[in-house]
Amino acid sequence: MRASLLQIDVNEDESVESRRVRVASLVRDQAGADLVVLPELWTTGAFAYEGFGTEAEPLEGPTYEAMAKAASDAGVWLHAGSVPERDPDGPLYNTSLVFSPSGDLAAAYRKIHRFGFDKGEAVLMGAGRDLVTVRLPDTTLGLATCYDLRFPELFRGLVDAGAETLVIPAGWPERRRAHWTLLAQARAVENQAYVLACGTAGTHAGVPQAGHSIVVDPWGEVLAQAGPGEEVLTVEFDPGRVAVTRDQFPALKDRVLGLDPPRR
Ligand SMILES: O=C(O)CCC(=O)C(=O)O
Repeated sequence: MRASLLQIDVNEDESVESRRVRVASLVRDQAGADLVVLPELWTTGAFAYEGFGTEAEPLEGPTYEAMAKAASDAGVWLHAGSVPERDPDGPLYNTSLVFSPSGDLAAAYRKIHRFGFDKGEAVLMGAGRDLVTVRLPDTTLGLATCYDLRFPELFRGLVDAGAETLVIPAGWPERRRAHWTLLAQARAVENQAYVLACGTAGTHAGVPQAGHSIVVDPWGEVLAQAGPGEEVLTVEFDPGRVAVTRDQFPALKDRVLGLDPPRR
């Protein structure tokens, strides 16, 4: 499979609409790839909290429309990163969209772990509850977003649901770049899965972004890593290696569930 991770520069000098047009064109340029991945909240910026309310879209809003068309024009599976979604009957959500090569919505995933503790996304958005996987011809994707990367139990749930390739759009800050790389490798090793983690470049809301999008194989080896700036990170990988790795080193089969709590 060939995957292209589009590490988009998200900064305030570019309007949301211009960035949407520019990103759609970049997606079209990836014709020939099997899978294209965009970052988290690349329209507004993951830390540009003030924009969440004003830029929030219904699920089938302008970003959905532009990305569905770009996916079908390029003939690729497109993980279109996430958008601030306005649920007409509920709160905002940080929602990832995956489109098939014909431009149909294959999946929507509402981020489960909201970042910000007592501010930002954690107070402005609702939390998703549902694990989401997407079957592609050669692999099954498991979806997670940014801060979710810190919660291994979510990924175990995805693996139990059949995930072989974990796709993680993010707007990860430069300040914690070491965690980004370490956690991406840890999730790959412990789940014996590919990890495709696509972040943003640039600075928005005063928060420099880490860039350094990364692709890790099921043995934990880094297949490719981007630099700090806007970049298209393209990688070829063999989805069959997930089954081979799990067969040759069957640690996932040795899981012990439902342990007893400590005795007092
Ligand atoms: O966990 C982190 O360090 C970054 C998380 C984050 O920026 C996010 O989820 O938007």
